[in-house]
Amino acid sequence: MTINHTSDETCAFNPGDHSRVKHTKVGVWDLYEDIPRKLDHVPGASSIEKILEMKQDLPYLWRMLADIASIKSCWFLLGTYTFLCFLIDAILPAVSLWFSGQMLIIVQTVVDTRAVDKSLLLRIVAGTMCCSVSQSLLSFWSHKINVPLEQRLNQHFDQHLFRARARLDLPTYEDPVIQHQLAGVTPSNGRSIAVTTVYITTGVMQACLYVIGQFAVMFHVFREQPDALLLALFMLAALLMQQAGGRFGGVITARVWAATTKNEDYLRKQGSKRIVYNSGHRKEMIAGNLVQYLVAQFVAASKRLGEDEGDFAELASSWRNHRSNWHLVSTIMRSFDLLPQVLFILNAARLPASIPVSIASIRLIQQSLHTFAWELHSIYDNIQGLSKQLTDVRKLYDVAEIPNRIQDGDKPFPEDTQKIAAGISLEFINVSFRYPGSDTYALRGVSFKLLAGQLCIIVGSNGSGKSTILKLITRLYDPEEGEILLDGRNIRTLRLYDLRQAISVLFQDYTLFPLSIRDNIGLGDPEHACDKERIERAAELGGASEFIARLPEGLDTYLERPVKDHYGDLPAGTHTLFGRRVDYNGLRGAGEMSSTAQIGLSGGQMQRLAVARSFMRSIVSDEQKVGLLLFDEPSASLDPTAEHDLFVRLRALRGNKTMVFSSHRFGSLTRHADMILYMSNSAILESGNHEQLLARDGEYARLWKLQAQAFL
Ligand SMILES: Nc1ncnc2c1ncn2[C@@H]1O[C@H](COP(=O)(O)OP(=O)(O)OP(=O)(O)O)[C@@H](O)[C@H]1O
Repeated sequence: MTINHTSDETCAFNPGDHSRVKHTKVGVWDLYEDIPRKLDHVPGASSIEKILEMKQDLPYLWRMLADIASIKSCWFLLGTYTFLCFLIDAILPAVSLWFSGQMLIIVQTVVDTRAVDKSLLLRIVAGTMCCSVSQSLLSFWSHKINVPLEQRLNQHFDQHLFRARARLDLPTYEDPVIQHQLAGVTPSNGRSIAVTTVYITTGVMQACLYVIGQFAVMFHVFREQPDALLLALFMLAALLMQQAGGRFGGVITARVWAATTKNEDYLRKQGSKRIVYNSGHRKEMIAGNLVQYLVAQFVAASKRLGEDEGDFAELASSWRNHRSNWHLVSTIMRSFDLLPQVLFILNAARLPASIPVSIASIRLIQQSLHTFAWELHSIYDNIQGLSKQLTDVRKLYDVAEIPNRIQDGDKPFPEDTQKIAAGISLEFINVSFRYPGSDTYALRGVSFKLLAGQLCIIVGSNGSGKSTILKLITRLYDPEEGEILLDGRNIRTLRLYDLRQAISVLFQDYTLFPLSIRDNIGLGDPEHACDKERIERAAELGGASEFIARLPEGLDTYLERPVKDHYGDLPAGTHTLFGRRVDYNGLRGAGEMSSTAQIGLSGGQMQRLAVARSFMRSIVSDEQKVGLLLFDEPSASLDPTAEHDLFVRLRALRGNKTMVFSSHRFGSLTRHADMILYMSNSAILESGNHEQLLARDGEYARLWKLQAQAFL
C-alpha cells in the first residue's frame, strides 16, 4: 500500500512493518491510524514540532513578499488592507471593550450610590456608536481593496505557473512525479497560493493583535477587582479545555491515517461497475458476451457484502460519530463550563464582604473571554495553516526550477542563414532509444545519412519506430546511445530554439488547440500568427479553405471553446445558444463525443488543418527559416484525391528543403524518394531508392508488390 503525500515524495507504507499503527475495520475497509510521523511529510498536521519546522520555508515567504512588491501598486493595496484589518480586528474591538468596561463602572456606581454621571453615559453611548459605524465603514473599504489585490496577485502567480509549466520538455512533463508536483501547486478553488498565503499571514497578525489588545483592556478594566481577574482566569482555563476537547472529538483527518480494502467481493463489484459504466469497454463487453456474467457477478458480490459495503467516506463518518471514547471526552469537557461559576459562588459564600463584581461584570467577562479564547485557538490554527501554506509557497517556487531532461546546447544554428534554403543534411549514427519507463527499445542501432535537399521516406510496420525517428530529430527525447547530426553537427550542441526553428514537423498524433481555426493555422508560424494573407494561403495549400468557407464563422470558428457558456433552465429542445450548439457538458461527456464533433469536423478535415498549420511554418513563409520538413503520416485520414494533391503540392513547393516522410503507403511518393528506409522491429532492415530496393527483392519489394497486386 502506498500513501500519497502532498510533499514531492511518495512514501511506501506497509502496515505490517509498524507494530504501533492502530488498525480498525470500517466496513470492508482497513483503516490505519497513528502512522509514524516520519512517513508524514505534511507540516503542521497537528504538532508544535511541525510548526517549528516552518522556519525552513520562511525564506520563500520573503521571496513571495518581494515578488508581491514588484507588482504594480500591490504594496500599497496590501499595506492599506493590512492597516484596515488592524483597525477592524484589533483597535476597534479593544475600544469597544473599553467602553463596555466604562459602562460597567457606571452600573456599579448606580447600584452603590443611586447617582448617574450623565455626561459620561452620553460619551460612552456616542463612543460605542462611533465604533460600530467605523467598523462597518472600514469593513466596506477592506472588501473594496480586496478585489483588486486578489486580482493582481492571482494574475501574477497565474503567469508564474504558466511559465513554469510551459518551459518543461516532454520527458520531464510526462514524468508522474512532476505531474504530481504540478498538481500540488495548481489551485483548485481559483485562488492562488499567494492570495491564500496573504490571508493566512494577515490572519495570524490580526489574531495576535486582537489578543494583545483585548488582554490590555481587560487587564485595565478588571485591575481594581482581584476576584474578577480570578474569575476571568478560571473561565479562560475552562474554555481552552473545552476547545481542546472539541478537537479530540474531531476528525481523523487531524491525524496521520490511511485506508485500503482487500475485500475481493468489493473489488470485483467495483471493477464490474467500471466495465459497464465506462463506454470504452463496451465493444469488448458486447463482443465477448460478458453481459450475463457481469450481472451475475455483481448481484452475488452485493449479497455477500451485505451491510459492510459502502463508500469509505460515508462509513468513516458514521464510525467516527459512534466512537464512544470521543463522546466521553467531549461530555466531560463540556461540564467544565460551570466550574468557574461554582468556584466563584463558593468563594463569595466564604467571603461575602468581598464581592465587588456585579452580575453585569460576570456577563461581560464571560462574553469577552469567549472571544478571547476563540482567538487564542485561532492563532494556533492559523499558525498551523501558515506552516502548511509555506510548504505550498516553497513548492510554488520549486516548480519554476524543475530541471528539464533535455539539456539546451549553446551553438547557434544554422551558422549561415542563407544556406538553409538549400536544405539541411541529416545523419543518424548508431542511434538506440527507449521511451522513459520502458524496457524495450523503440530504436536500436539506427544509422543512415541524408544529404541536404533530399527526400526520404520511412516505411515499415506499426510500432517499428518511424515516428520515434522524427521525435528524436526534434529532440523531444534524446537517444540513449549514438549521435544525430544536422549539417555535420551533433544536435545536442545546438541551441534548442534554433534547432526547432530550422525544422517543421507534423506529427501523426497532432493535436488541434482549443482556439479558433485562424489561430490553429497561425500558430504554425507564431511570428506571423496574425497575418491573414499567410493564414489563408496556408489553409488553401493544406486543402482546408473550402470547408472553412462553409463554416458560419469561417476562420473564426472555435474548434473547442475554451470558455463555456453558462445557462440555466433552457426551454426543452434548445439546440443553439449564442449561435452555437448548446454545450450539454454532462451529456457530451457521457457520450464521449470529441469536442470537434460539436462543430462537425471530420478526421480528414482536422488533418487538413494540421497540414495547413505545418505549411504556415514551412511553405508560406517568405523568410527562409526552415531547412528540414518532417511529416509523420500526413495523409492517413485523407481521401485519395486529397492525398495526391497534397503530395504534388509538397513536391512543387518544398524547393530544396530536406524532407522526411513516414508512411505506411507505398504510393507515388516513394518513386520520387532519394532514400527509402524500410524499418522493422526498431531497426532499419533495408535502405536505398525505389529501384534499388525493388532490385534487392527483399521485404520492401515484397510489400510493394503486395500493394500493387491489390490494384490489378
Ligand atoms: N510515448 C511512448 N512511451 C512508451 N513507448 C512508446 C511511446 N511511443 C511509442 N512507443 C513505443 O515505441 C515503439 C515505436 O513506436 P513508433 O510510434 O515510433 O512506431 P511507428 O513505426 O511510428 O508506428 P505506427 O506505424 O503505428 O505509427 C513502439 O513499440 C511503441 O509502443
